Amino acid sequence: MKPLQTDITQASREPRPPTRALIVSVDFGEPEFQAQTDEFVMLAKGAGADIVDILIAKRARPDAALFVGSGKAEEIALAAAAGQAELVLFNHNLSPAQQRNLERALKLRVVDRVALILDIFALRAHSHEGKLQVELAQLQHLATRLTRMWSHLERQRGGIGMRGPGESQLEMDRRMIGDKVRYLRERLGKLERQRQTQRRSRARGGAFSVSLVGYTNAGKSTLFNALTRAEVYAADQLFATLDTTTRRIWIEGAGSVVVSDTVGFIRDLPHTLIAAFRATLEETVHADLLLHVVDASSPQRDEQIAEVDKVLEEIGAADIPRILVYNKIDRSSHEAGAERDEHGTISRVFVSAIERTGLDALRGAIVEASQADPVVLGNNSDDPRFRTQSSSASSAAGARS
Ligand SMILES: Nc1nc2c(ncn2[C@@H]2O[C@H](COP(=O)(O)OP(=O)(O)OP(=O)(O)O)[C@@H](O)[C@H]2O)c(=O)[nH]1
Ligand SMILES: [Mg+2]
Repeated sequence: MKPLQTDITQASREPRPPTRALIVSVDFGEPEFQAQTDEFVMLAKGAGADIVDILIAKRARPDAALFVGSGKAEEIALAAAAGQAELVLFNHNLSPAQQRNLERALKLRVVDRVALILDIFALRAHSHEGKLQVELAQLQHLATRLTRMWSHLERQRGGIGMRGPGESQLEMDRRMIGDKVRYLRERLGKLERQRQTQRRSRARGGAFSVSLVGYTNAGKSTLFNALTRAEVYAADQLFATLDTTTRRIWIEGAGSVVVSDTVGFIRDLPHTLIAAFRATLEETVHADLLLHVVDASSPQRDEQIAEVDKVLEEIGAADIPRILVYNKIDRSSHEAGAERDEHGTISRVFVSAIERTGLDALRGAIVEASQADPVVLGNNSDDPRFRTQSSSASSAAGARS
């Protein structure tokens, strides 16, 4: 007999009925426009949208009030009505005013790119910590909208003499959001401290730590499973992974190695999300080596590499030794194996996580990195013990002269 579903949180985790959605994507002349629109369609499907139509507009710059022109807005309204859309998804980040004006003009709910990504994260978060992080990011996104909506109203009403119940409602909303944000931060802070303790005890064990990072859908989880024989969820969808999973493996020559699979990155990742996921990304920030997994078969792979580099910089992981792992070579023209840079250090490894080719070369690269970069010293590149042989030799020579 099936139990009755009375638990709301349980029910909200059930697959949602698809929402009929119209997509709007505006071409500002960037070369990546088509790829970015395709990616957005995949995000929309990942959030459970049933896409009724995709409208493309061309503009030099966004309209301040509506993002698109008023003629385009009418076209959107007609297409939405024809397709019986319940929702309009914008492949862009809208200002609170643009969102509000569009909702008024279209008489439909409008969701922008940040809100859509937050929605997918909410759908996919499984761990307690992951759920708290997403909730925090959502509240922060909402809070900026409430504040700005309020200042807009204030201007409109002229302030003095016009203050009424509307104001106190907004103030109450704001206070409640503020309280909740503080509460979530405290809880997350506690979890972060627990994590640090765990990491310290692992570090005492002297294991070399490796973190898999990369653009969403690059194949990080599949590679993690291939390396560790784990069974982490991997799927052809954006943001399949939200929680960091860590496994300890033994690699001959490197000894005990701690490997972490992490959340994927995406172009223009919302800042609120990066901030909220700081604790999860700590594993990455403190790793001894980053394996930057790249979808070698994607025409966008170079832009994706640049986006990941940008996020790594933002979270303070730019100085960690890094190896590019070109994955999915079964679908590209690369050969399995490793490639060295001009210093003789392995810089790129070519693998297929699915066909499990190139994994020995990858393990070899991890061994070399672990020998070049002793764990016990951490990964502080300012530490003189960390300089490469040649640079410490030349600085010693400089001191003598
Ligand atoms: N052809 C091919 N497909 C692969 C390979 N590795 C992974 N995939 C596929 O790529 C898709 C994404 O794989 P995941 O391992 O979930 O990717 P991820 O980087 O963990 O993605 P997120 O967790 O969403 O950021 C899945 O459909 C995998 O089956 C590979 O070597 N070759
Ligand atoms: Mg994954």
